[in-house]
Amino acid sequence: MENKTDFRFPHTFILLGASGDLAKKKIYPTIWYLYRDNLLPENTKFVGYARTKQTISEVREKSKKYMKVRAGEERKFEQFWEANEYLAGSYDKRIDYEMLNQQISKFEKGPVANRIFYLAVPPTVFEDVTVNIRNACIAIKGYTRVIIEKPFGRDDVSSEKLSNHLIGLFKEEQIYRIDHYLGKEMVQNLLTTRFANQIFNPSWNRENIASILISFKEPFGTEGRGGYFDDFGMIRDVMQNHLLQILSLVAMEKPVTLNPNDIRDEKVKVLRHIQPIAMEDILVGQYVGNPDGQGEDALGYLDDPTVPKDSITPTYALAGLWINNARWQGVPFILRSGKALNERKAEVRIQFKDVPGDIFDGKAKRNELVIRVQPGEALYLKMMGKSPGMKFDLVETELDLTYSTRYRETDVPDAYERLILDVFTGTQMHFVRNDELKEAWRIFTPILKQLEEQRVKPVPYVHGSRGPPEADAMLAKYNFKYSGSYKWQKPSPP
Ligand SMILES: NC(=O)C1=CN([C@@H]2O[C@H](COP(=O)(O)OP(=O)(O)OC[C@H]3O[C@@H](n4cnc5c(N)ncnc54)[C@H](OP(=O)(O)O)[C@@H]3O)[C@@H](O)[C@H]2O)C=CC1
Ligand SMILES: O=C1O[C@H](COP(=O)(O)O)[C@@H](O)[C@H](O)[C@H]1O
Repeated sequence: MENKTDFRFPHTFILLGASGDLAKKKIYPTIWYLYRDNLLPENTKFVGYARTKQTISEVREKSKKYMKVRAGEERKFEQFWEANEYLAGSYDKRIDYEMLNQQISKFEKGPVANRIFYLAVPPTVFEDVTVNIRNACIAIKGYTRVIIEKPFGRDDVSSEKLSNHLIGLFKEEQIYRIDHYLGKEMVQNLLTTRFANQIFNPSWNRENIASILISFKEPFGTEGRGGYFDDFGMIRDVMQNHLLQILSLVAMEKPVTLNPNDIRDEKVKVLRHIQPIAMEDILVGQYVGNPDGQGEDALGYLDDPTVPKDSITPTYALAGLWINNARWQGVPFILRSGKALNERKAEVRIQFKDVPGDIFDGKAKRNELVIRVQPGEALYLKMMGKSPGMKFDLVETELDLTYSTRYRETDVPDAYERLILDVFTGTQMHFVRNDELKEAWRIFTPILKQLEEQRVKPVPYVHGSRGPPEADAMLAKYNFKYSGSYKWQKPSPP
């Protein structure tokens, strides 16, 4: 029963893996903020489920430091926890899920009641959990929606196996595959920037754009938690999902309507034009300790005790992707992601071609449209102007839309808040469809296999640096020009 999206009915949000890291750091805080802001159906209950035997008070205690409670919200916070229960049970025994079902049924008064299951569980128990939900916990009086977290497989084969497993249990409209980058303000803004502005649309093509760089940088390494990471690496962790999703929104054609399936149809279409990544189009790196660094900065990836000493897992990757269609043929899309770098940053840089027929003695620099996803959402267009005053000279300047100054009154919501609310309202626009996932693995699986089978050694880069020095040469090869002359006059917002 899928069409019962109505906030008057009772809803139960079931968090499987409620004892875990994601649950305490992200999901409990998120459902609290949604509850606090009265965004959820009034009659919503929350049930945490995991193997750990504990009480809801213990769950509350563990997530406390990640949940903000402002002055005056204390009563509401108590009410939130009163709406929460916790049940301990195994992931693989049907009988335990029957208990869970009984627990949920207690809340379900009236003719309609909906259930949302959030799977914050490791991939190893994923199949058991979904089968047991299907067999013992399906809503009888309303919809059942299932939110799943990456990793959606390790490669094309394992991902397809998982997809087939899910297809056997649920309909596509019941499955919400989270890519939390799709919940970020500036990622959602890509669609409006592109298709609600006549100025950008006509120049968004191979005639005008030289190259596009989509970056993710993190200033910390694995910090003793490299166990999971080592099995996946930077390409699977961020590039194959978050960065490729951004690429598809930057590159897709205009959808017929804003209907989620129309948008996802266009995303799939553009992905289908991308060839699997070739060996000459990838650079992988791994961080080493910084001899001048303090604490964690002094440590390399291989110093993490949870990482095998001979690991060749990339903690940095730069890849060039080519979209073989009429709009983009020949334009490099550069995806770049890394841990233990010099800063936290996620952004898209669209670099326009040099102005033809130069009359300014080579002084005109390229226009660059920068969409800064984080930190400090901003969109700025770097452009040339006349230097103000008596002189007739060129100066690099910008049209600047910085959210913290332009939208002072608006709090930008967290990605998870937006996405979990979308599940309650039943909109799949910002969730990954099965066929998108299939295309993503088609593009990345061959190169992942080659890197692993040939045991390609990642190039070293220093913890806290901008990444491997070789990466800048690669950017230049992809016609991405860094002039180093641009100066931002104002201090950057925090
Ligand atoms: N609204 C706002 O807040 C605005 C802020 N600004 C700020 O102004 C500053 C400069 O603007 P920005 O657009 O970054 O312009 P720049 O052209 O100066 O820098 C762009 C990026 O180039 C990269 N870079 C540095 N050295 C090299 C190199 N040798 N070769 C290739 N790439 C290199 C760096 O990123 P990486 O290490 O990732 O490669 C750098 O961030 C930034 O701090 C920005 O935040 C500017 C406009 C608006
Ligand atoms: O999915 C992931 O994303 C985080 C970064 O998320 P952000 O919202 O803080 O940018 C990354 O640290 C993690 O390794 C990866 O799995």
